Amino acid sequence: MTFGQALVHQRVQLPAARGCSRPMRRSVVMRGSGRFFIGGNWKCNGTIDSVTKLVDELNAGSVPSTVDIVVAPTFVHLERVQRTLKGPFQIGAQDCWVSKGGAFTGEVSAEMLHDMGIPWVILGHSERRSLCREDDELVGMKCEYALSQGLKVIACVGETLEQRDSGHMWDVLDAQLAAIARHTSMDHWVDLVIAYEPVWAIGTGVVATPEQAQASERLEGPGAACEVHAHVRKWIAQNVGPEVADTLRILYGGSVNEGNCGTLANLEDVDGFLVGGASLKGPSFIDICNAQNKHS
Ligand SMILES: O=C(CO)COP(=O)(O)O
Repeated sequence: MTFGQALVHQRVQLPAARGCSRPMRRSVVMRGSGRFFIGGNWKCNGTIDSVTKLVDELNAGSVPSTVDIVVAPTFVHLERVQRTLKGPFQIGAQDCWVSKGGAFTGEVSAEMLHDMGIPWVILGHSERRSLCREDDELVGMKCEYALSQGLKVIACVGETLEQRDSGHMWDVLDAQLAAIARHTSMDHWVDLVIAYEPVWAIGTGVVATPEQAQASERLEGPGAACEVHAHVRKWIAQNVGPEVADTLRILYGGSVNEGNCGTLANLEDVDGFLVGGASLKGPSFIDICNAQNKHS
């Protein structure tokens, strides 16, 4: 039994998959979400000193007003960052519980984040999928519950190298997307972005140039991003709807840095990044926020 099935089995109170009874934040799919999006996932990093320094560096940086920028500190640093980080930076959490809070030791609920004024949450990161055994179904349920509580969601998908090399990549990605689509109410798609993060590119420095990608049998880095991002958009168009696919922002994550972000930002269907390691260095992250102005 998967974790998601186990929850259902235990009758954990979950929202209706579609047509959730809670009030929707917005009911119209806006086509205005064409703004580039940069997420900084700080993962399990930071001390009071390092977070203070990072926030100071971000506050001192110059970023375009045309880009949505969200940084996701740990839960314990959320309040401090919220208090000290200035606009246009927005804040996100790195996870939240799948249903209403209660007797779930160690968890943080979507209601709590919303109550605190935290607008975004990252869900389904590959590290949570692999290390915390979060399966597709659970991630899909988490997405809809968080959306139903007024949060905006960065939903992560991505294949491992083994899945890619064994020819299962498309099945894996489609199953991850299908679980998100199965649970997400039509009206909630406007508040969801998808982050494609190939597991083999996370923290590895493996980001090939498009030329390398072309020369390589296995598409890597930007080549993979182009190919997969186009696939994700097509899948969403066919299985959710063309309007949603048109406006959906698809981010690339995996070893994005100040050296490769210009090239990546120019790729078709890449609407932004989810950055790990480089988001912990203020000047690097500021540079990445300006990726669209770089000439590759
Ligand atoms: O996992 C990531 C962002 O969520 C990517 O991490 P890196 O940028 O360190 O490869």
